[in-house]
Amino acid sequence: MLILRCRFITINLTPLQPSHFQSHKLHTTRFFRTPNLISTPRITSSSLPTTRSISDEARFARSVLFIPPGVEIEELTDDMVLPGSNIVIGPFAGHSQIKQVEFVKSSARARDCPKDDLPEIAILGRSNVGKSSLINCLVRKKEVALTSKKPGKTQLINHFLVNKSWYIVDLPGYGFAKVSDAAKTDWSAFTKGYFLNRDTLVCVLLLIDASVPPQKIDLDCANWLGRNNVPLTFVFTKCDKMKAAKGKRPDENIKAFQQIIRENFKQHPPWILTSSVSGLGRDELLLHMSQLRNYWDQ
Ligand SMILES: Nc1nc2c(ncn2[C@@H]2O[C@H](COP(=O)(O)OP(=O)(O)OP(=O)(O)O)[C@@H](O)[C@H]2O)c(=O)[nH]1
Ligand SMILES: [Mg+2]
Repeated sequence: MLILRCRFITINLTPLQPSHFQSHKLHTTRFFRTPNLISTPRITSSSLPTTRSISDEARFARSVLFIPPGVEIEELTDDMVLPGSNIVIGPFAGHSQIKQVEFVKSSARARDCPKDDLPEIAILGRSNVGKSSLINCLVRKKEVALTSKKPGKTQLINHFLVNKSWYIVDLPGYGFAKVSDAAKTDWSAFTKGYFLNRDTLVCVLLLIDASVPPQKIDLDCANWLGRNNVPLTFVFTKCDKMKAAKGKRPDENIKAFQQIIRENFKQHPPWILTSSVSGLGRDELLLHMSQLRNYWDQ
């Protein structure tokens, strides 16, 4: 038995038991296909193992946790859940800090993307949701994600090589009102082609603006990814905005969004609260990304 020390916890690293994660991986190079849309009854709190140490409320909270490979639900403890998220950190979490990042290329189609088989994590979301800001915050640089002053203008897949071992991929924003219908259609075909054909795609970070109520276009996007078995993590952005300009507060918006997701998804995908202004969730998100990558690398 190995002991793995990560930033938050010490975990016993035992050999994996055969699990649906592993068997799934035999059929496809992807994993964490939690976003499958609902087709069978969801796990409920009552279907989870009970222990005397946790309350009903805690048990319900567990029913919407994202539990990665290598973690047995009976062994869960509160300190294994990343703060501000439903993400359990498992034995695959490891080195997560970004030491080096370089822009590699912009591609117009999936087949033009880098061909070196390194794992990649793509950033997706509505225009103005904070994609570029999040990338800059993750890599702690101001201008890494070449930002455009005209939102919605970028129509390319941008690859950034991190620590010479994996990619962050900046995708064009969707839902920008001033983009013509023709451009929107092109965007769809082009980005959908990327999701469906990119074998090295480990996970999509779908950014959701917490300062506005749930948006249909975000839910449509999440549902499309779910239907196509594209692994996704919801990243709520702008959580520092304690007061929304109009409407509800971020925590109420997030709750409303999660409620809809719970109704649509068989298992609740991972989600995490972030702010590129305060750095909230940054280290936690990087740790989660490390466990996704490390499992993919197995
Ligand atoms: N308060 C707050 N503002 C943010 C945060 N993240 C981004 N913003 C602001 O939101 C605006 C849009 O941010 P971008 O990072 O350019 O958004 P984007 O998703 O890259 O937009 P496009 O490139 O047009 O698709 C900017 O004015 C940012 O300063 C955040 O966490 N908190
Ligand atoms: Mg941008």
